[in-house]
Order: sequence, then C-alpha cells, then structure tokens
Amino acid sequence: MNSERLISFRQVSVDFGERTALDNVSVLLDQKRIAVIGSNGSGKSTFARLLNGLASASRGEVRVHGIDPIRQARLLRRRVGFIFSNPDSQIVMPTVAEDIAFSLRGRGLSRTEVDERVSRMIQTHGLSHHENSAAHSLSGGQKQLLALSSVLVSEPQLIVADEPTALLDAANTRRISNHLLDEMPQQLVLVTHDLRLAERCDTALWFDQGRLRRCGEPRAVIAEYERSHP
Ligand SMILES: Nc1ncnc2c1ncn2[C@@H]1O[C@H](COP(=O)(O)OP(=O)(O)OP(=O)(O)O)[C@@H](O)[C@H]1O
Repeated sequence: MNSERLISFRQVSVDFGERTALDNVSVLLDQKRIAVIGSNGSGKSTFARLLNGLASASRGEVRVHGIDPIRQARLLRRRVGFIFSNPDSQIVMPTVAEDIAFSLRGRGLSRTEVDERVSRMIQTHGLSHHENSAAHSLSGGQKQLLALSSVLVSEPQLIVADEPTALLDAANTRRISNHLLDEMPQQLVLVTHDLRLAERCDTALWFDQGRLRRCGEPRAVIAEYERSHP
C-alpha cells in the first residue's frame, strides 16, 4: 500500500436521524483514480463528504493520508480539494481572478507567483475572456470551470470531485474529464453516474443503499452494477 495516498474507512456508518446514509463501510484505498458509483441516494456523496470533513462518521474511523478529517480539519483543507456538482456553493469572491486567487491566501506566495498561477488556471480552463467578470454573471458551466480552477490552483494532493461535469457541454466535459483522469498528477476520488468515466479509473466502489457492495477492478464492478440495474 502507498501510505502517502492511503484512504482508510474502518466500520464507518453515517446516520441522519432515522436514516442510515452509510452502513458499516470498511475499505482501504491507495489507488490514484478512484471511482464511486451507485444509484441515487446510495451514499456516494456522503462517502465523498467524509473525506473532507463536511460529514462526520456516526460510528467508525475515517483517515485520509493519515489525517482525521474532523479533528485535523485545517491540515486536511490544505491537502484535499473538493469540487461539488453545484459550483454556486463554492464561489466565494466577486470576480473570477479574485476567486481563484482566494485559494492561495495564507500560503506565503509572492504577489507575482499568485498572479502567475491564477493566469495559468484562467488560460488552461477557458476563462480568458472572463478574468475580471463578476463570478455571478457566468453561465453554469463557466462557474463549474471557475470552481475547478479555484481548487486546482492550490495543488491539493487529493481531489474529491462529486459529479464535476454535470453542468458542462460535451467539449468541456471531455477536456475536464481528461484533465482530472489523465493529466493531473494528484489522487482523485470521482463520484459519477457516467460509467465510461468510472471505467477509466484504477478502482471502483459501488454503493448500494448505504453499503459498499463491491470494490475492485472498474470493469468487473461496473458489469455487476449494470446487471443489477438493467
Ligand atoms: N444532510 C442530510 N440530512 C438528511 N439526510 C441526508 C443528508 N445527506 C444525505 N442524506 C440521505 O442519505 C442518503 C444518501 O445520500 P447521498 O447524498 O450520499 O446519496 P448519493 O448516492 O450521493 O445520491 P445522488 O446520486 O442522488 O447524488 C439519502 O437517503 C439521503 O436522503
């Protein structure tokens, strides 16, 4: 196992009142690209949210690269970037450039270094004509590209992406998927309903009614998932 990328769940359950969103999940993961699949309400987002402390385990233990996401929240935020399916929930600054730069605050970088990193993101992710645009004036897809840029600019070691291409057109979906899956050096946890994307990962987890039904080679896991959801 690669301890630098180790994600471990030991008998983890998450309850929301009477409802159990995750039920006694135990798994060790050290792959670079990890897909999370399953039907609506099966617990995928809850699993993803445990990785960055947005949800906490009702029982059991979660460790991300050796860090306890709740008790060591500050340390974790430096290490893990989260991309939501709804970008509105993560855009925090008025303009595109300011929002991307915001993620670099408190990192001890020079103004020049910040500006360079921000322009690189703006160019790479097709926001060149929107550098000084008000973030709220962007289209849904452009906001998604902005949210993605604001996370990637700080180069976290783990990216957790929950349906990151849901709002994107075909060309941007292809580009962002290729970036996340093939170009980016970081570890990726990708929650997706797009089974072709899941197939390109190194391992896949299939959640079913809060339980981890299968974890392993993506093609085998997906084939079984499809058989049970004809
Ligand atoms: N904050 C919450 N409060 C109450 N119930 C919740 C909360 N978050 C999730 N749940 C419930 O937990 C279960 C799992 O939800 P989760 O969002 O993890 O599913 P999902 O697999 O990501 O679904 P989808 O594919 O629809 O996004 C669902 O029954 C959901 O209603």
